[in-house]
Amino acid sequence: MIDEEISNLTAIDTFIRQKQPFAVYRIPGEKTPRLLTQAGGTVRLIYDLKDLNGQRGFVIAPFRVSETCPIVLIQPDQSGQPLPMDVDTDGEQEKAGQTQGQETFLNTCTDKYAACFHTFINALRDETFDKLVLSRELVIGQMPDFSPSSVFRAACKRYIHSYIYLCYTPQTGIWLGSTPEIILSGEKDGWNTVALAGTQPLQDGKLPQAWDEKNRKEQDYVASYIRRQLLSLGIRSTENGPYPAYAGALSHLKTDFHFSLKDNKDLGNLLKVLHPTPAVCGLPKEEAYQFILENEGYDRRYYSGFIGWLDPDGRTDLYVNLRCMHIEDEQLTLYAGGGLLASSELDDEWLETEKKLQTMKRLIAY
Ligand SMILES: C=C(O[C@H]1C=CC=C(C(=O)O)[C@@H]1O)C(=O)O
Repeated sequence: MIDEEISNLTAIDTFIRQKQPFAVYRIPGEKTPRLLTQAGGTVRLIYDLKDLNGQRGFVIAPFRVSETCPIVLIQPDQSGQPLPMDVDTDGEQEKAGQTQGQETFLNTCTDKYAACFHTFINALRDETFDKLVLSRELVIGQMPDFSPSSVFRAACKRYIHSYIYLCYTPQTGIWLGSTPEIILSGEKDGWNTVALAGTQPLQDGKLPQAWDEKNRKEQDYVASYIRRQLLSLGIRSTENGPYPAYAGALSHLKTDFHFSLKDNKDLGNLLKVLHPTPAVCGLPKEEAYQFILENEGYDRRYYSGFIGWLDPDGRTDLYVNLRCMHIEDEQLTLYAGGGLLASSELDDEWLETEKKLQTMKRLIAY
């Protein structure tokens, strides 16, 4: 590491120690991360997604907005400034391929997960729901030499196709993640969202081409939902997909949606219609959302919400907050979930969450 890099990494750890709101993020396809900080004033707290209309800043939105989990907007003095860091990589395929087969997973699920799975699967098999996403948290002790900025750098190097971020505000605490899923990106008259669902490990580091019925159906529910929600706002989109896409050592099926907007000041309304998509919630949407809140057995907080830079007059890059962790003094809380259909099997779904958790776990030295 060159001196400049070390001082950039140290700067990030200093913001955390001094409890200064900041976000550092790396957009897929870009080499250099960007850093933004808010030195003066307090971050803005928002309690309804539509109040993001016309706002500019780094957004950290929860799965469910509450008094203790508001939407937080970091309003920096300047938009994200390049933060030189050696995050060069030999390619995600190669790295992911190297780790495959060497990592071990907990093959037996916890009693708590099994109990939730049965509650969820019964509601799918009696056709109350078409799809439900069941997630869980994993708490691990923090090593004394744990450095959030070093993990951020390692994630940038390893996961070139994902959005990597590390952020802190007094209201959210410290979060770090590597997510493959755009909720809304674009600028001027060119906007994008994606339907991302269905999971398989990479095969010898390459994208799997064969996808079974369950995975295709799971993703198709998300694509149909997005199409419907966009149309409900009079937005006509063009589509590309579904096709297999990279996400660390995993692959998901993805459909891209491209569209233009009449008024970029109403991005909050659009986000309110999209979030939470059936990639993290379920169908029918409102009922599935309530069911998850009542039956999942823990609070997702900012996991499966969304994060990123919002700017109606410039560029916006917002991502669903997946493959992430909440960093506290003594512990790290990792999150992962998976889409269940009536045909889902307990052991397969558990293993899928184990593999998703590995996205963060493999970055942390034990
Ligand atoms: C809910 C998560 O992933 C979503 C995104 C892609 C594939 C998914 C799946 O196959 O279940 C999930 O819908 C997660 O990573 O916690």
